Amino acid sequence: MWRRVASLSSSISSSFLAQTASRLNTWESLTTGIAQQAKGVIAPKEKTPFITFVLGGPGSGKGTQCIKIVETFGFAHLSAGDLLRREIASKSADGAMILNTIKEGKIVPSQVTVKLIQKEMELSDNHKFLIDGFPRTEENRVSFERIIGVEPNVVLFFDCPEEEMVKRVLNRNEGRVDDNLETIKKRLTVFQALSLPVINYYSERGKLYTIKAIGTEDEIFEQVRPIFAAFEQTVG
Ligand SMILES: Nc1ncnc2c1ncn2[C@@H]1O[C@H](COP(=O)(O)OP(=O)(O)O)[C@@H](O)[C@H]1O
Ligand SMILES: Nc1ccn([C@H]2C[C@H](O)[C@@H](COP(=O)(O)OP(=O)(O)O)O2)c(=O)n1
Ligand SMILES: [Mg+2]
Repeated sequence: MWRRVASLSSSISSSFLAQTASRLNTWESLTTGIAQQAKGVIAPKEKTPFITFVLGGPGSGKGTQCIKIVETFGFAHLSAGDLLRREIASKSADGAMILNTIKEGKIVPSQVTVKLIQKEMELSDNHKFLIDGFPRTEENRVSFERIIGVEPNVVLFFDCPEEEMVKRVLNRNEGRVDDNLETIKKRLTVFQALSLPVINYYSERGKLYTIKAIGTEDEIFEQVRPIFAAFEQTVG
C-alpha cells in the first residue's frame, strides 16, 4: 500500500476573481480562441482539449514514450521539466530558484510550473496534450485544476524498478544537473513520498493506466498504443 503524505497545503494565494479570470481565459483560448482569432494570432480551436498526464519516476521512460505517442497520435508534448529548464536558460526571475530546486531533487512551486504549462497550452494549435512529468505533488494537481480549470482525461504511469531508473538516468548523457547519483536518490525519495500519492489519487478515480516500463522502448510502447487507439475516434 502506497504511503500517503498529508496533502500539501496550497501555497497559492491569489484572489478568486483572478483565478476565475485565469481559468476563463485558458478555457476560452483552449476551446474557441475567439480573442486570438480576432487578433489573427492563432487558428480557432473547435475541439475540446484532451489532456493526458504522463507520470513515473525519474528515468522511467516518460519522455521517450511521449515522443512515440506524438509520432503516432499527433499530441502536443509539454514536458514540465523542459519548460523549467528553458526558464533556467532564459535567466528569468525564477531561473535561479528553479535551478537550485532541481539540483536538490525537489519540486518547484506549483504556481510557476502551472503558469508555464498554461502558456504553452494557450499558444498551441493542438487540442491534444501530453503533460509530461506533471503533476508530481498534490499541490501540483490542485493548482492545475484551480488555475487551468480542467481535469485530465487519461493518466499514464510508467512503473519502473528503482535500480533500472537509476541506471537509465546515470546513462542519459543529456548534461543535466540532476542526473547524478546524489540527486537521483533525493528525487526517488520525493517520488515515493509525494508523487505516488498523486498516482494513487487517479487510480482511485479510474483514470490511471499503469504500464510496466521494463523491456525495449518498442515493447513498452505496445502497451501504450491501445490506450490512445481506443480514444482516437472520439478525440480526433
Ligand atoms: N525501455 C528502455 N530501456 C532502456 N533505456 C531506456 C528505455 N526507455 C528510455 N530509456 C533511456 O533511459 C533514459 C531516461 O529516459 P527518459 O525518457 O528521459 O525518462 P524520463 O523522462 O521518465 O526521465 C534515456 O536515456 C532513455 O534513452
Ligand atoms: N511538475 C514538475 C516537473 C519537474 N520538476 C522539476 C523537478 C524534477 O526533478 C526536474 C526534472 O523534471 P523532468 O520531468 O525533466 O525529469 P525526468 O525526465 O523525470 O528525469 O524538474 C518540478 O519541479 N515539477
Ligand atoms: Mg523526462
